[in-house]
Amino acid sequence: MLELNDLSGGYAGEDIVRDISFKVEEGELFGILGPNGSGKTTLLKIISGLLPNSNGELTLQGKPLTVYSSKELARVMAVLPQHTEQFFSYTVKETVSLGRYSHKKGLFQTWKENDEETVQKVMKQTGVAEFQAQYIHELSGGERQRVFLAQALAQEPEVLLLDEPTNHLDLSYQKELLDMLKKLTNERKLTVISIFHDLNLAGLYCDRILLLEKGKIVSINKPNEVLKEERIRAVYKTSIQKQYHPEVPKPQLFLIPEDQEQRKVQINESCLRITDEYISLSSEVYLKCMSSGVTGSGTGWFQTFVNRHVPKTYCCNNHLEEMSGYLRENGFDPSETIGMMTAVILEDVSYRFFEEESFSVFIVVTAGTGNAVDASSSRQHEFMQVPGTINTWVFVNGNISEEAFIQSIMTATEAKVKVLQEMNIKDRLTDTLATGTSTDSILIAATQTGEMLQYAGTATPLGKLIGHGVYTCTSTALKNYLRRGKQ
Ligand SMILES: Nc1ncnc2c1ncn2[C@@H]1O[C@H](COP(=O)(O)OP(=O)(O)OP(=O)(O)O)[C@@H](O)[C@H]1O
Repeated sequence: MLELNDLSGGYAGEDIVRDISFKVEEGELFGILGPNGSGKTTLLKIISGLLPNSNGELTLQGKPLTVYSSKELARVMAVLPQHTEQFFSYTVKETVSLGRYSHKKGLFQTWKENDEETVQKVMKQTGVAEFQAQYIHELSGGERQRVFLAQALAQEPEVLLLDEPTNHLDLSYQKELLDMLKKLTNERKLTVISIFHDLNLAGLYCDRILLLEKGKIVSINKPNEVLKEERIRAVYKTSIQKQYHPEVPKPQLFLIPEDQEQRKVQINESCLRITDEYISLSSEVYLKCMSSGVTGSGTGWFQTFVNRHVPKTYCCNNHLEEMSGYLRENGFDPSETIGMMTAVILEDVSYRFFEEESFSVFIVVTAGTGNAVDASSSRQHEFMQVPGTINTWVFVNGNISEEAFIQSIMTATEAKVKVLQEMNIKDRLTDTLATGTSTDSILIAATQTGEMLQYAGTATPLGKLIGHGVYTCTSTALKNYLRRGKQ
């Protein structure tokens, strides 16, 4: 559709962009990224024919751009520049209608039915139809931006060039605009070439991205390849971290602000509160967590942790909703709380603080084995989700990596299984040694301050402390539970 070969160009004889070669295919959403002044707008101006190239070739649909008359070019290509100067005395509809000009022949132009249809359609698509009779100087920056986009779409182009189209748009219109462009590229095979400042929007929506630095191509590839942590740090000279979007397999980059060091706190017994109804732990700062709680499951940052006692007969169709209601009634915000349930008498909880030279862990375990299961033969069970559970909380006063979070779960689980084996806890159905209960929950929470602890396997200092700590607390909690059962 569009091809650049060794293209250079700039202003007043000075090249700003140099040796640029790439192809954009029909129906692609192609992003141009780069720091301020890297030459994005200059490149877009050359592609649109607004600025001549000093070197190289530029072809559109196989023909050099220079052979197109301006009207011919406007029928194939529409441009939405970065700062569109408003034409003050036009209404929205009149402004959008100007987009139809390239489709008119001769001096006396007639307004046809399909012109009206196209204008109405694009005004609807861009959400400006409702104020079509208003003057554009009466609109907000974002509304005006959408009007000019509608004007570009009214040209019914095959290639749409956009310079930061989401500039001025609020969150929902950013999404709507990009969803719309994506749809047009998929359904109408519109080719979109767009400058982005927001790397995350580019990562979410672009098929491919070109990254410019000082007028030259640094990388041109799929978003995941271009948006590599090291590369973006080097090109933008800033501290970022890359992670995947939680819902779609697209890269997202997070800025790491300076002077936002976590305040140093220690999680220990003084943060714990035990009542007949629940055990809660409150931290003065947010802790980075990985958990299988009823509320707050997965990874996130939390300050409040609740292990709630429920009767053995507890049965509920929607335990998340029920638990959220319970938390709210008791003054906890369910969206900010990791909440678990247990039928165990909470007095039988076991908790202890374990310390090494540069880090420590605080462990809290409630243990019941009413639902004890041998995981290797759990297929034989038809489970009723009744609470008879081992809930394990591991608080690390230290800074732990993602892999250490996962290894902490493994190490804690291994220590728990060891206790069940030693205490000869059996799966009642299979009469084999149990490895857990069917409703066990775990929480690993870390203050993320102090020395970096990269690993938590059983051979590492952190793993050793967690293994020993979970083993000790689970043993005590289970003994308490079994003793109560005998009484
Ligand atoms: N009309 C002009 N005449 C001369 N130099 C210009 C002109 N427009 C831009 N430049 C220079 O070209 C360089 C690249 O500018 P350009 O606008 O292409 O960068 P950009 O990547 O789009 O930047 P931004 O992210 O800030 O919009 C800058 O150093 C700029 O000063």
